[in-house]
Amino acid sequence: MSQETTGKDYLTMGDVALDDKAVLVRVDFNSPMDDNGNILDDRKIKSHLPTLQSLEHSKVVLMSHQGRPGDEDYTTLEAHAKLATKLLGREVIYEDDIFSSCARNAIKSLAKGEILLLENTRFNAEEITKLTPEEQAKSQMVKKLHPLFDLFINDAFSVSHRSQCSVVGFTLVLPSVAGILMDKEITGLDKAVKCHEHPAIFVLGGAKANDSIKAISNILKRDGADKILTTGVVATIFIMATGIDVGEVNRKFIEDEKYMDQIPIASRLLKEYSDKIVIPQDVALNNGGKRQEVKVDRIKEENLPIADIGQKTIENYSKYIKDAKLCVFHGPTGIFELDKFRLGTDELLKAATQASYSVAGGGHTLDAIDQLGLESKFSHISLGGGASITYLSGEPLPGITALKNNASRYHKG
Ligand SMILES: Nc1ncnc2c1ncn2[C@@H]1O[C@H](COP(=O)(O)OP(=O)(O)OP(=O)(O)O)[C@@H](O)[C@H]1O
Ligand SMILES: O=C(O)[C@H](O)COP(=O)(O)O
Repeated sequence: MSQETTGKDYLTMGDVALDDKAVLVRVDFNSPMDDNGNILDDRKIKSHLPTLQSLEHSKVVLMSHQGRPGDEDYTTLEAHAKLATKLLGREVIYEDDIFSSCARNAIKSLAKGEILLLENTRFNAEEITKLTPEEQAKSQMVKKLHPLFDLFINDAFSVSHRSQCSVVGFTLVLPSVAGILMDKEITGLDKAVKCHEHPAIFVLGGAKANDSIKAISNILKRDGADKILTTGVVATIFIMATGIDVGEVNRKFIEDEKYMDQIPIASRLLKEYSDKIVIPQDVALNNGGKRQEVKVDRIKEENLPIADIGQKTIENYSKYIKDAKLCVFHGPTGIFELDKFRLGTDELLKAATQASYSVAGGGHTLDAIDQLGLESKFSHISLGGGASITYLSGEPLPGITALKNNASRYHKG
């Protein structure tokens, strides 16, 4: 199989020789962890198993990040190596460094069929700088490690929206291809990005409202959606942008989340795309743990926190979704962790599975899908949060662009 026959503008593992090669694989093992350092969800690690299983005749070195500096879950990858060993059924050796002489010696002494996981890439200050691939290629990490390898595989779609050292740097100095998970994500999401069938519906909610509002702007600019159904904190911002007073408690929430600057942006989008952006007609308020439904113009009177979309909105949105040729679902519609406020998320997720092509992404969204047992009913489940919403909005991801540039440089002469 070659690049020409697959019709892809990046290379995959099927395009290159893997056996007996020393292969550096960027995975994304970044997982929710508890205070005792236990991994709470094995989804991220499991997602890379097909790639690792295909490398059983290679010398394999894995790189991943975990958490962000300063966060509670910013920690070593020792537990990840243990869990990967259990899931893979083959030992994944943990190396507590990234590119020291110890780490390099451990890599050099690996035998064919062995797998080694290097330490959290973000322990190296170079990793979190946002530089171009050319600049990242000059980092100590890339300079010290790349001579030890024949090939770089990027299997970490979910961090490929970051131009970080371990994501883009090696593509300048090593032949580089997409791993099996990376290829699956690009293929699954491309069907949504390149969909020319209508109606195309995006259901955008959750708490990372700034990312979602940026995505809404990009999606509408490229004429990628017939309707954007807003839910979650995204909806609160759009409700405020229409001039509706959401009461002190909700306004304070938006202020505390530092989203006040999103209101004029939402307002401009509403003016420009009034026929495309849909806001809830009613919401569920949290009244001492009870679900209290009100029309949006009555939120102020109650002065209680918005915790979900209301029944009328659920009915209305469900109709749009069920008739959709494409439905993209990103972010829960409310605080679904509380039983009384998971109705919107549950009902709209169920509706989404009836669309001709359904895509869901985002960590909490996938938790909700798991709880409903709906995973197999979606056309594509993306492990990416920020990466998938960025990709779906039509923006190129630096990690994928780097693979494409590498393919034209190394493999097309
Ligand atoms: N109206 C709301 N008010 C407060 N929190 C909300 C509301 N609606 C949803 N949430 C919270 O949003 C969180 C999920 O949002 P988030 O944007 O992180 O989604 P996600 O699916 O995990 O996507 P990603 O992986 O990109 O973070 C949940 O914890 C949920 O309780
Ligand atoms: O969990 C994720 O979305 C990815 O691992 C990226 O993590 P980051 O947002 O800390 O870069």
